[in-house]
Amino acid sequence: MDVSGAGGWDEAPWKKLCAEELEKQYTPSKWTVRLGAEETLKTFSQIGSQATSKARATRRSQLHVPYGDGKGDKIDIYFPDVASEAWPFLVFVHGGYWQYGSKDESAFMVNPLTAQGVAVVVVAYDIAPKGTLDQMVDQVARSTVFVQKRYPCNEGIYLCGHSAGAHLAAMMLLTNWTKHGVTPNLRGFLLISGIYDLEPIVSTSVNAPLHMTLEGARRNSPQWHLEAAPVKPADPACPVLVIVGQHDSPEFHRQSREFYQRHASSHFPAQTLCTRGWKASFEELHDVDHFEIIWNLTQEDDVLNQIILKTIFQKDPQPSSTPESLQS
Ligand SMILES: N[C@@H](CC(=O)c1ccccc1NC=O)C(=O)O
Repeated sequence: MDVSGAGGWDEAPWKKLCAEELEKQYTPSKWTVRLGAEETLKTFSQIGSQATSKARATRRSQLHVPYGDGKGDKIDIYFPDVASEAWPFLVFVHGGYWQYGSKDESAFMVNPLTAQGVAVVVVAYDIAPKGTLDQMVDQVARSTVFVQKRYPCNEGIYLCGHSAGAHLAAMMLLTNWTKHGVTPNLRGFLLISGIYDLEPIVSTSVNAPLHMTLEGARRNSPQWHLEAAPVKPADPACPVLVIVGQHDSPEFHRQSREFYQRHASSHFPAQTLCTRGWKASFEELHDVDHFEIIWNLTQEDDVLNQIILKTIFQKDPQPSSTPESLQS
């Protein structure tokens, strides 16, 4: 019985899909409109590698900086030209269904953002089969804490993740920072084409190297644990932007919309990010698929770059006469 009236567990729409359709819904490359699936995946990895080579060749950086004792506990840090440590930091968590991708091909946004005075951190974590979901969540928390401790004068840490990386970033909404000894100065979340309820994933081929149980999937589903998020975030103005591409699959759209809208549960009163005091917003980006939404970040004039810069620099809305342009 669905007592929440908000579409509870028994009503989960993905449960009505046959195995083949569920697999398709959770295969982003099957929904691209410009290039074929294989070519899209190849292009994604090529653009990511090129952007990373360019960032490493042209920006001041510190690469493979350890944030912990584990071999995979590494971040790359890319700096703006301004000689200061009081930068805002964008911490990027790459996607790849928790089983592929790396920081070494994920510096998409580094050149456009460092040019505007934002330090960019690209996080490595132990993908499956080496790492488990629980370990990856802990690694992202530790990397964020590391940035806070190394740059205590930061002008805010903005957590940005793509796809599986958006899931890992969203888990930081639920993190109890007390055991880490410091609460990061989180000023924004940018969750791009993410997955927030992992239960449907358990029934797809994505789970083969992950070995998630239903219990593990629920434990790591931010959609199911919004009641654990602080009622008031440390910074009440901390925005949570839930963003999805127009050509993401219907299931990816549903995941983003429902994460933004509500905590669908028959056991708890509906909890939304907004009712818990977070400044959440939802945006569908026009005419981009699951991969273009990220590879377009290599372009300075990309709409998502403008959204990111606006989130970082225009906290307080200016009078309406202020020009839209971010250049001052
Ligand atoms: N095997 C998937 C690839 C995929 O999902 C993916 C690839 C690169 C970056 C993010 C991805 N998705 C989620 O993390 C596909 O064919 O769409």
